[in-house]
Parts: sequence; C-alpha cells; structure tokens
Amino acid sequence: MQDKVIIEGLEVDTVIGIYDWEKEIRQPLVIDLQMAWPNQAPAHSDNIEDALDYEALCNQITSWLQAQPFALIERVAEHIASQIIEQFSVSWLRVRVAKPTAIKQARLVAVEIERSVNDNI
Ligand SMILES: Nc1nc2c(c(=O)[nH]1)N=C([C@H](O)[C@@H](O)CO)CN2
Repeated sequence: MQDKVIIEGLEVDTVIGIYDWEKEIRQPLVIDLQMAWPNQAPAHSDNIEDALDYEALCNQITSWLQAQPFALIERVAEHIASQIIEQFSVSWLRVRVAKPTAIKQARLVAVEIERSVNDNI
C-alpha cells in the first residue's frame, strides 16, 4: 500500500453553480483529498521540505477556487486534480468535491475522481 497525505473537510466559499442566481452569491464547497506521497523521506529527515505540505495545499486550493467562478462541481474537481499533480508533483490523487447546500432534501451531493500523473500528459 502506498503512503498518502490526506485532507478532509476543507471548506471553501466560492461562486459555484449553473443558475444565474448562483453566479451572484458564494456557496460552500467541501473538499476531501487523498494524495500519494512517500512519507518515509520526511519521517527520516523531519524536514517540511521533504513533506507534502498540507497547509500550503489548503491555502492554494482556497486561492484557486476563489480566483474564478465555476458552474459544475465536476469542473472544480478536475481543476484541483490537475493543478495539484502539476504544481505539487503528486503522482496520484483522489478528490471529492461536495456541495452541501445544493439540495435541501440531501445532506450533501458530491463528485469524486481519481487522477494520476499519466492522465495529465
Ligand atoms: N452533476 C452535477 N449536477 C448538478 C450540478 C453540478 O455541479 N454537477 N449543479 C447543479 C446546480 O448548480 C445546483 O447545485 C443548484 O442547486 C445542478 N446539478
């Protein structure tokens, strides 16, 4: 089994949705991420330079999602996946994007994708 770095429940308020009224407001998205990362190197060195810095990732994801409006949560998931693979040298990841306020009768709705570096070429 490969090592992972995990982020659960990262909440970001952003412009998201297909309807005109949704383009005028911010709504919460909740991001869950699993990313392959060789954690032995940072464990041995005890150096953040060797680690996949989850704080940097959370800040970066928030910034990406607030930099532009999105219509579909599928687009958000794909954007997060491709940017992390490209900018953080992650070889594989699973990302789930949930929109908890989208459907009144549902606790949440979400999409989940898995991508690897080979998909990004
Ligand atoms: N598969 C999807 N279905 C829907 C989406 C979406 O992003 N992906 N979005 C909407 C609307 O924006 C909805 O959230 C408004 O409540 C509908 N279906």
